Amino acid sequence: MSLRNAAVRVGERTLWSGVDLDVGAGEFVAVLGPNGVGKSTLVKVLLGVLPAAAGEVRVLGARPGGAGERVGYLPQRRSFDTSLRMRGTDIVRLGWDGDRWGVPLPGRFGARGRAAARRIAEVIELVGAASYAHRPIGACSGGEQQRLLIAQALVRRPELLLLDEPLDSLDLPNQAAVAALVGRICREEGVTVIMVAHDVNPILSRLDRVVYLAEGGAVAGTPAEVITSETLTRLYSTPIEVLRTSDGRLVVVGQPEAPAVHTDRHAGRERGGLGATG
Ligand SMILES: Nc1ncnc2c1ncn2[C@@H]1O[C@H](COP(=O)(O)OP(=O)(O)OP(=O)(O)O)[C@@H](O)[C@H]1O
Repeated sequence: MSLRNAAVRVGERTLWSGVDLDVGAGEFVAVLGPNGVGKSTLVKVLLGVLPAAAGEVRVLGARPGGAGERVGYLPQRRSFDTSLRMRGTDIVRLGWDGDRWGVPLPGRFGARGRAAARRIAEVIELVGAASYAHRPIGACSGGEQQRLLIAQALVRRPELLLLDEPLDSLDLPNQAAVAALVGRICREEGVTVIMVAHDVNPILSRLDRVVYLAEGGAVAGTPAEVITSETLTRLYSTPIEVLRTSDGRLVVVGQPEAPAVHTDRHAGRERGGLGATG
């Protein structure tokens, strides 16, 4: 995918502008930046849900939204009601034969139905969800639900996977497990991955590059190039310090929050100037 001098506007506000980015086939790229800076909005631009206010955007050689099922998408985390009667396999099937939010299309039987069943079983196996995919989705843990949703996004064999904060709300072991899964999908299945992340640390060792969005612009490069005191200080025009802990984790100190209205999703989530990247 590529952005050339791209800008995005929501309402009267320009979130970012003058952004040039390229992501090559098979890369694993994280999109980082403070809350409200426009990371999810970037994903919406790539999906073609929101038009860029300026510049040119290409996704898999097409205009945003033009590559159809070649793009898989995992939206920001949804919670499932414990009484929901859909099983994990039904959730995955919605990625194959239905609108994610709507009613499945006909075609469950015959050769087409068998091909669907084969692919659904295959992708459930791929994400390691076979032992619980038959359970009601509301009875699965957060990490299990997230694997099933990744399976849903993968079921049509996309070439590009857009993941919006897939590690959010997961405990540390599940963050590590889902990060490993996404890394494997990228390396072994050859799927290009663009992941919006609140914290880069769980995926740091697997990433090819990061894109750091800040008010007004973006910087892309390897994590070692981008997540440095010098680069972030320049990007934010305010002193930022990047510290590395003894186990290799990065901590960004002095990171400003974007002057943004935050969504309910972030109510109760720890925010502030200190913390891990993202
Ligand atoms: N449809 C909309 N109309 C008006 N404002 C919007 C709309 N969609 C998003 N915004 C605002 O645009 C800003 C960027 O939102 P976005 O969700 O892209 O941020 P983000 O970087 O993904 O943040 P977070 O890390 O909190 O998820 C926010 O201030 C949000 O409230």
